[in-house]
Amino acid sequence: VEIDAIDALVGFFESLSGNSSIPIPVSGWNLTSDPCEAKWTGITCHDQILSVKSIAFDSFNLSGTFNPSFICNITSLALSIAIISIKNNNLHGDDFDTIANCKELTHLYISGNQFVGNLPETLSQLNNLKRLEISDNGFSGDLPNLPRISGLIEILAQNNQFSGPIPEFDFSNLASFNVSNNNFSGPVPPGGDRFTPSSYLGNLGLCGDPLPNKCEVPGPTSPHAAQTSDNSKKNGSNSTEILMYSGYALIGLAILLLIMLKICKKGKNKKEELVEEGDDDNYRSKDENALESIEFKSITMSKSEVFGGNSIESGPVSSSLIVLTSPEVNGLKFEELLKAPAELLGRGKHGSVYKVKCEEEGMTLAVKRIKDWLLPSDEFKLRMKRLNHVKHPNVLPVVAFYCSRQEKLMVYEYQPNGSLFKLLHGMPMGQTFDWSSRLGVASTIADALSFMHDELHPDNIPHGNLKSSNILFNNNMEACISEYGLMSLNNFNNSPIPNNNTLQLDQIDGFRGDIYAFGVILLELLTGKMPMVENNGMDLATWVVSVVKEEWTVEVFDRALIREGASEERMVNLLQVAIKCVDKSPESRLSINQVAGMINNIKEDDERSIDVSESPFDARK
Ligand SMILES: Nc1ncnc2c1ncn2[C@@H]1O[C@H](COP(=O)(O)OP(=O)(O)OP(=O)(O)O)[C@@H](O)[C@H]1O
Repeated sequence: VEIDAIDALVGFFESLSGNSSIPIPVSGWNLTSDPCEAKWTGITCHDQILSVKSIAFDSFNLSGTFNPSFICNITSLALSIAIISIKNNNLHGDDFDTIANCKELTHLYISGNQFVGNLPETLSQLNNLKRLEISDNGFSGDLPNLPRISGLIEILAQNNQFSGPIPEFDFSNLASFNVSNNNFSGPVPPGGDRFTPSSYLGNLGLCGDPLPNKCEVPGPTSPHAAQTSDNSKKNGSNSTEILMYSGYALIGLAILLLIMLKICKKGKNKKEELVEEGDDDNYRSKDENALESIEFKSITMSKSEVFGGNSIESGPVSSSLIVLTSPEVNGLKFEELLKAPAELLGRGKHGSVYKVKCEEEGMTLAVKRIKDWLLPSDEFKLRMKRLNHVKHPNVLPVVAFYCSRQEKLMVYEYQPNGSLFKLLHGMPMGQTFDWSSRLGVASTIADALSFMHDELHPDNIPHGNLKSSNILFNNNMEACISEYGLMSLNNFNNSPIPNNNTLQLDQIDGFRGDIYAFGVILLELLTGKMPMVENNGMDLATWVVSVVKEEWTVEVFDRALIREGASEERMVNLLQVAIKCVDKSPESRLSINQVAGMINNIKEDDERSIDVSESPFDARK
C-alpha cells in the first residue's frame, strides 16, 4: 500500500477515535507498517493485489468523527475500498460529500451512530453500492436519489428523522427495505407493498399499501396525489375491491389450513401414489362442490365443518386437495401444523410463497399460492400427475397441490439454504461465491434441465419461469430447480407469446424460452449482476452482448471472480455458451443438451487445473 494511502488511513482512524479516553484494542494503524502485510485491525485486503478492500470497526466504542474525505480523496484507496462498516459506535459527522469519490463501494454500513443532518445527494453517485445501512441515527431531510443506483439490494434507514416522500425504488430488485420510524409522508410508491407494513410503520404521513391507512382522494392541485389516485384506480383499490381482496385473503388462509391438514393426515400413509387415481370424474365433481361450500362460508368455520367429518383416508371425495405422498411427509401431525405460523416468504409476479414449520417432525413446507392462472383445472391436474412421474434429484418435487377455479396452491419442502438469487445478489459482507462453485451450479442445473426437457418434451411442459430465485439450495447445498412446469409462458395474459400461435410454435418457444432464461442465469453467475438491473438502459443480456461486441469482454465479469484469479479462458468459454443461449432468435439458440455438454467440458477442464478439495463456498473476510 502506497505511503500517501497509509498516511490517509492513519488520519482517518485518528478522526474516528477522536479523543476517546477508552483504550481501543487495535494493532497496526501506524505510519511504519503496511495495512495488508501487517494485517491492521479492521482492515481486509484484496488477496492478490494487496490493496485495502474493507474497513470494518463495528461496535468499537468509537466516538470521534467519520470523515470519508481522508480515504476517498486518495485515488488508490478510492479505487479499492469496497466495504466500509462502522456500525454501533458513537460517531459524529455531517459532511459525507466526498464519499462519492469511493466509487467502488458496495457496502456502506453506518447504522447505530450519532449522525445528523442530510445525507448528501452525492451518495446516489455510488453506482456499485449494493447494501446501504444508515438506520438508528439522527439523519433528516429527503433521502437522496438512491433509485438511480441500479444494483441496490438493501436499504435500511429506519429510526431516523427523514422526511418527504419515499423515492420510487424498483422494489422488485430490493431484498431488504426498511424506512420505519421516520417522518416520511405521502403514498408508499408503486411496488412498495412487496414489503410488510413493518418496513413503513412509524411514519405518520405515509399511506397506501401495505399500510392499513389508505391514501385520501387527491385534490386537483396535487400532482403527487393525482398520481396516487391514478394508481389506486389502476390497482382497483376502491372500497368494494378492498372488501373483495380481504375476502380472498380469508379464503386463502382457510385453504392453506386445509392443505396442511391434508398433508398431515396423508403423511401417515406409506404408499407413494396419487390420491385421485381411480375415479377422477366422480372425485372432481364432488370435491369441487365441497370446496365451494368451504370457500363461501366464512373463516370462522370449525375444523369439523370444513372437512364435514371426513378424513383424507375415507376417500378422495373429501376435498380437491391432492397429496402426492412421499416419505418426507410421513409422521406429520395436523396439530403441529396448526400451531405453526405461516410466514410470508415473498411475493413474486405470479403469487406468494408461505413457509410453514412443523416443529415436532422437523419438517418445514413452502406453499406457493398462484394467481392469474389461465390453465384449466383439468389440464392443471393432468400436468401435476405427469410431473409427479418425472423425478430428478436436482428438481424439487411437488409434495401436494390444490386446485379450484379461484385458487391454485402448490406445496414443496422448504429449502433452508436460500436461492441462487440470494447467494449471488444478497451475500453477507465479506463472503464470496467462488468460481468453481458457480461452475458447479451451472452444470448441475444444465444437467437437470436437460433431463426434464428430454422427459417432458412430448408433453409440451417446459419450466416456463426459470430464474435465479427459482434455483434453491437444499440441505446439502446442492442447487435444485424449483417450480418446474408451473408456469408455461402461454398460461398468462402477459405472455410474450400470442395465444393464437400453433401448438408447435408454442412448444418450440417454451423450451427455447427456458434456454434463454438459463442463459440469463449463466450471465448472473459470470457478472454477479441482477438480470433486471439496467446497465446503461439495457437488460443484462443486451448489456453483456453489447460490451462483448465492443471487445471489452473482461469488463463484464464479476470483479470477485477476477480477484479470485478464476481462469479468464474458462470464463470466456462459459460466456460464449451464455451468449448463444440468449440469442434473440429462438431458432439460433443451442439445445439444452448441447449447453449441458459444453458446460461439463468447461467444468472438467477447470477441475483438472485446480485442487478440488477446497470447500465450495469460500468465506473470506
Ligand atoms: N421451497 C422453497 N423453499 C424455500 N424458499 C422458497 C421455496 N420456494 C420459494 N421460495 C422463496 O420464496 C420467495 C418467493 O418465491 P416466489 O416463487 O413467489 O417468487 P419469485 O420466484 O420471485 O416470483 P414468481 O415465481 O412468482 O415469478 C423467493 O425468495 C423464493 O426463493
